[in-house]
Amino acid sequence: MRILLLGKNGQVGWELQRALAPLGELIALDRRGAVEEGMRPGEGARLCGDLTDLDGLAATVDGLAPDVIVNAAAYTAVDKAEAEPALAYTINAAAVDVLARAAARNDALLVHYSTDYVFDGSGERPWQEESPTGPLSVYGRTKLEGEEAIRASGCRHLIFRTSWVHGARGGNFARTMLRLAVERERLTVIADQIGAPTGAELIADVSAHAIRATLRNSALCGTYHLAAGGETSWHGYASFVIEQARRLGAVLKVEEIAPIASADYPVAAARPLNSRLDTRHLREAFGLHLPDWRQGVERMLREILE
Ligand SMILES: NC(=O)C1=CN([C@@H]2O[C@H](COP(=O)(O)OP(=O)(O)OC[C@H]3O[C@@H](n4cnc5c(N)ncnc54)[C@H](OP(=O)(O)O)[C@@H]3O)[C@@H](O)[C@H]2O)C=CC1
Ligand SMILES: Cc1cn([C@H]2C[C@H](O)[C@@H](COP(=O)(O)OP(=O)(O)O[C@H]3O[C@@H](C)C(=O)[C@@H](O)[C@H]3O)O2)c(=O)[nH]c1=O
Repeated sequence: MRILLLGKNGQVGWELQRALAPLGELIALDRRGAVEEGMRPGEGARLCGDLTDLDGLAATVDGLAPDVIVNAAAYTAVDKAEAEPALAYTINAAAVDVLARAAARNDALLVHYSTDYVFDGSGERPWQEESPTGPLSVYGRTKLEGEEAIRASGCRHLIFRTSWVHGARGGNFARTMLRLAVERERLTVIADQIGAPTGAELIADVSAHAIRATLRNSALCGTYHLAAGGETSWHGYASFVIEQARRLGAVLKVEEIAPIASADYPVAAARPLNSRLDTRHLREAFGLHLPDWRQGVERMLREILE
């Protein structure tokens, strides 16, 4: 079996390199692409991993004819996307449309990741897969358009909507908090946005498990919510990170982590207040348990700090 992985060096992509390796021949690309292995220098076919090169992307999939395409690449700079909507659209929607059509042509299974930011954040109940969407930001809107392109293409697919991703590799909220805690005595952190921090490691392991199962049974194709168990606010998340980091011996300047409202933290892109994702569909379809979010955060901190 041949697997094409795009975005190999992102938080999730990095963990997918590990988790997908035992499934088959893994061709992992970042935006710089690669020259096909086994060819002499100068003669290799160029593999394109750049999601802004739509023709290159389609030719790469057609040339490789993979059994599975896993797209972990995305435009994830939520505030910056407000100023770069065209680029965010190209990467998060147009390129995904190209991948979905290429997957359909090649009868490949397409695995893709989406976000809690496709929802408007109203209410307090966890969102289900079929709940109405209503993105508040360019990032959320372009990610939703990517999802819709996949569902419209008719390709076999797994779309995992996840939330608040962290990994030992790559930038994320926990790392930002650790950096700020070294520099400042007081942090102010939003306490009225609720969700579940989810480890890239967990996402990759669940993806590998689900790919195996779906290749045996295409009835499992579809959109799933994939988030760690439990819930917290960004403030609760930051407090846990600081407490655990101290326990692991980190020397931090911070003395106070003050809870604030979203309204008191002006940013370019609005974020949903309610980012809770109902994961029942995923757990039942694939027979999985999703551990509490604290477990993954603690593990990441050990990797970073020990
Ligand atoms: N991070 C989060 O909190 C959440 C993420 N998600 C989704 O999960 C998926 C994985 O996210 P995550 O691993 O955290 O993201 P990261 O931001 O860690 O990684 C994104 C990857 O995409 C790559 N990329 C960006 N632009 C291009 C391009 N033009 N061509 C090729 N590659 C490109 C980046 O490459 P480079 O390093 O070279 O820039 C990077 O490797 C995404 O679909 C994201 O939308 C969903 C919910 C939460
Ligand atoms: C740095 C900082 C952020 N915040 C707030 C701002 C924001 O509402 C929240 C998270 O900030 P960030 O900008 O780090 O996170 P953000 O980029 O919004 O994270 C999102 O990324 C995309 C890719 C997703 O798909 C989402 O699931 C989510 O993880 O914390 C504070 O309250 N205080 C602070 O000091």
